[in-house]
Amino acid sequence: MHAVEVSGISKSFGKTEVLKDISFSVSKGEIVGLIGPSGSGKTTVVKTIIGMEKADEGKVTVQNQRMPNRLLLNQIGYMAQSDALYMELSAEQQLVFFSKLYGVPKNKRKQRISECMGLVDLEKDLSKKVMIYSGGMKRRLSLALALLHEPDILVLDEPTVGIDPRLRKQIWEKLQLLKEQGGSILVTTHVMDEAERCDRLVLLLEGSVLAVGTPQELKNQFNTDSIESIFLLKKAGESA
Ligand SMILES: Nc1ncnc2c1ncn2[C@@H]1O[C@H](COP(=O)(O)OP(=O)(O)OP(=O)(O)O)[C@@H](O)[C@H]1O
Repeated sequence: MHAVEVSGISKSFGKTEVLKDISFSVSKGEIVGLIGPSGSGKTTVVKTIIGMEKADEGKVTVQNQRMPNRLLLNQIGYMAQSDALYMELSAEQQLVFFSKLYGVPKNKRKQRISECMGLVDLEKDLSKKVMIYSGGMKRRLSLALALLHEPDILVLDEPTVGIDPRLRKQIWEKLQLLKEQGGSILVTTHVMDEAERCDRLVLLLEGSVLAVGTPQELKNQFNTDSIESIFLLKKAGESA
């Protein structure tokens, strides 16, 4: 059983088809990277998985159950590309609010909040209003929120944008650990050294899956030494 299975999803906005017959899966204990140029459809795929967008064709299942399904949302930690945060609340108020929403037991809340904020290096900023957080701090808080209820499945849309290299490394170590503990992680990224840390990659180009494989398999397949150059080769090939 796959943790997440995307089967033949297509989606149009008006007359523009932005996803064309996309299929891939994420297994238990696996980090899958969804990689592609800006506008290739990564966010739309992610939103379709969690049920924020509806596919015109195809289906998404999470732990063998068809999405959208509100009950399954408790098992998914979702981090959107644009931070969905309450500016007027302090980080702590926000974390408490979400821990209630996600059903984190009362006696575990404090510990979970402190663990998640520790991971993103924001423990000292707990009582500050989100309004005065920097862009990077908001990203980090969004990640802490996604991890709060210890979900089996993480769906992270560009989680490390605006995060400095030291913390990015720390976050990737945590993702690695979660995966080793049996978590399933789907992450979108533009950052190519992050792509290399994924177990498998789904390369997306103009709404279609260009290829799926481990970073090494893809480099072999396209006879190149970097994932980035696959897209460059493809673009050059198309215009030639
Ligand atoms: N609500 C919408 N209405 C109309 N078009 C949309 C909508 N959402 C996305 N699109 C279009 O769908 C295409 C894919 O967008 P999407 O945000 O999924 O790409 P992306 O790969 O995540 O890009 P980026 O890396 O820049 O975030 C783009 O052409 C975008 O303009």
